[in-house]
Amino acid sequence: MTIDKTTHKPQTGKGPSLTEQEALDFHSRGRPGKLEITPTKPMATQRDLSLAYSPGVAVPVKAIAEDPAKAYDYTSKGNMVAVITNGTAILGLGNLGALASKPVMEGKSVLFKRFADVDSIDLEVDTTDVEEFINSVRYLGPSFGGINLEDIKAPECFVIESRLRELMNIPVFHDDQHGTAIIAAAGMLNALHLTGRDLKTTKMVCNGAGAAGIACIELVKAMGFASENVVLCDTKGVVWQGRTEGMNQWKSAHAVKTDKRSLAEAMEGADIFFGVSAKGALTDDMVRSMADNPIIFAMANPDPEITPEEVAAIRSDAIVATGRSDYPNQVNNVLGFPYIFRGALDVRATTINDAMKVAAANALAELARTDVPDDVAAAYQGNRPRFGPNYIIPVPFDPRLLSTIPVAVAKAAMDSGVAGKPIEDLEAYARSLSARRDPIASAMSGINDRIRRHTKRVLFAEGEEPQVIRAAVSFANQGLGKAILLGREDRILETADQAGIDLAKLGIEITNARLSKRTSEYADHLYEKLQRKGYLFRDCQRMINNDRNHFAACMVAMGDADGMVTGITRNYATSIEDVRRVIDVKPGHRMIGVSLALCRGRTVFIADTAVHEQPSAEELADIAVEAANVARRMGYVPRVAMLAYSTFGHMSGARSENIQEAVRILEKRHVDFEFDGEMSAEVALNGKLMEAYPFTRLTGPANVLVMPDYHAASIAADMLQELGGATLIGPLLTGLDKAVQIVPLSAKDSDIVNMAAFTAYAATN
Ligand SMILES: NC(=O)C1=CN([C@@H]2O[C@H](COP(=O)(O)OP(=O)(O)OC[C@H]3O[C@@H](n4cnc5c(N)ncnc54)[C@H](OP(=O)(O)O)[C@@H]3O)[C@@H](O)[C@H]2O)C=CC1
Ligand SMILES: CC(=O)C(=O)O
Ligand SMILES: [Mg+2]
Repeated sequence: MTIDKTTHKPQTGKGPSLTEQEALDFHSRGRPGKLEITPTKPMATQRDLSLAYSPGVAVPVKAIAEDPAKAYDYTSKGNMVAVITNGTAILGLGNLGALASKPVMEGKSVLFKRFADVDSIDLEVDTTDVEEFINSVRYLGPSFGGINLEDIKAPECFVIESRLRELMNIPVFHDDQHGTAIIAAAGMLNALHLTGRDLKTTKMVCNGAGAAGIACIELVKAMGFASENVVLCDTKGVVWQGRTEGMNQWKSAHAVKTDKRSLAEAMEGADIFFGVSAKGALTDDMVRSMADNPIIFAMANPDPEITPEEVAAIRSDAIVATGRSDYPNQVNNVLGFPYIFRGALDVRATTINDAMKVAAANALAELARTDVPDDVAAAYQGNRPRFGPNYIIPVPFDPRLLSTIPVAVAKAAMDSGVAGKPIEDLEAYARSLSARRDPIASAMSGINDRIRRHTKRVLFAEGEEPQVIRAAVSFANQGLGKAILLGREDRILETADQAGIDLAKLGIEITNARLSKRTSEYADHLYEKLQRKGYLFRDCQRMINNDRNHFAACMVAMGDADGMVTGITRNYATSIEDVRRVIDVKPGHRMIGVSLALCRGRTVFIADTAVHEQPSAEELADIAVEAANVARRMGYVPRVAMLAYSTFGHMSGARSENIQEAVRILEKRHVDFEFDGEMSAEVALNGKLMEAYPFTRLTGPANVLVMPDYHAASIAADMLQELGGATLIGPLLTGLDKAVQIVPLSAKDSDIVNMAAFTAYAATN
């Protein structure tokens, strides 16, 4: 974003605008800067102190002295990367010194954490002397799992990186060189694909012969570009064979035999422009002189060599990328370094070699060619990108980056023999990566593991809806079970086709209710259930023929599917009514809704968030039993709190008595889980406050919260999500005789996949 000092309005760009003051406020607000360090172990008691510090700490010290590899077990080393600079090439702003570079370096550290859960600290080294810099870094090896060098100018960066790589036994990676080259190469592969070019005959001009420029052309040549087709330029123009001014050995290695001397001359007929130089370096005339369908990557930061608007004003056949997030096609090393280090750290790679870089570039390129899930579409304000000239590279907020790029890097490290601790099961590794960033993925991992082993057929009742089709594809792709889409075949295939999805290849079945041979049996089944409830046979036939929920529920009831998911085209209450006409409550059970709230490492189950508006004492007791069952099925030992505004009779009111009665009912039933109440939420959740009630049956903070009514349950869940930052799953419907889940109208494809997984899971029990 260009910031105009006078008007405080952005001059160019299509994304959110920002002013200088906003940027300063962002950095100064609250605790200054963007980083803080938080402990991972409790430090509340004398005992904690004795363990964490003297005398306890001496034990891991001795263990590491005996076996250095133990540092990965007892310290943060294995997940810690230092971002180190001397501030000599801060973005495209030049040499503004070590201190001024700190906001960028803090930013890189934050991105490491945000995108790949790599812990990172920035170190600004105040010297431009190469030897001094090397000596400052070389002895830091024991502290870190890797070193990310950043914004160090060429040619010094080449010497610094190669010397440190020799001196240190952990990965040393100059992000501006290799990170940039990897991302640019990935975008370029896709742009070549779209324009039907062969890299062996494609002509490229790279403007900027510094850290980024040299690395970019080295990588594209390693990928197959002919040396004579790659012209390098710098502030003095073309780097030609025989030139002496402003040269160094790294530029010389790429000097070409040519009569061309200026960038303008080099650009005539060029297929690709890579800009890693400075703002405005590419002119309109140069763009005009390029070949048809030119590929223009103007990557200088914060302002590119030319803006996409400027290119669009000259010609319409260009594919344009920049380093910025406010234009399509952001070619920026943020897509690389977090994930490359994640993969390297996880296999304890001793280095990041070419095989790992090429693997990362290919994985990135491939990711952009696959269908985009709702989570990514959300990053585009709902405009779902499709592989094409305006979407050649994934966006930084694409959650799939974390589960794909590190896997490719780790595999390449293992295959090329630099992995100190190889990973045996890469699929399990990919799943664990998803869980790192996504608390839902973590909560789902046990469930998903089970349903992968016991294949169930899950029917997606609203099979013509695009997000349902994507969910079914993701469900099948992840091996979570067999997906069946209910709907008209031509509609479903057309929608799938538009998204580039081949349903047949994934074994996804389509059931068209209108053509089904089972409709009369389903109508009979429904009539049997409804004949004494005022329905004629004709009504039942109509429901089966015209209503997907009734048809789907009959399929499940009659064993043609193991479970169903519905809800995005009809409100929750209507969907429940539809399903309930066909499927009964399981004998001895009660149908309720349970929501899971995942908040700061804690999981609580909240009930009833779907069915009983004002439950009686008996119903509250049933809700407690059903919710405890859900918690137990998900691997938790239930501790149920019957919540109220009062605690054990203090501040008691009419509703509190209802809850006290529910507790007495649970006592009489001799249920096999811990429960107590009535109690306030703060007593239920806070072990210290609970100590004031030594008679309570709960042995620790509650993890199942039974709310006095639907209003309280729904409000509490929503507030946890909006104010507490909790991730919510559900409500999960439980207590029915068959596996059915209903998603909210606003459900994304990933929500539907999770509900489908719960459906399959319930069907395995
Ligand atoms: N999008 C991304 O992910 C990334 C973008 N970049 C951007 O690339 C640019 C260069 O960074 P980096 O390689 O680290 O810096 P360096 O200082 O190492 O190199 C800069 C190079 O650019 C050349 N240059 C500067 N101005 C011009 C100009 N007007 N015309 C032609 N060449 C010019 C310099 O020429 P000379 O050798 O003659 O001095 C030098 O070769 C920056 O704008 C940076 O923000 C960098 C890394 C990642
Ligand atoms: C993105 C980056 O690292 C740079 O512009 O220097
Ligand atoms: Mg940089």
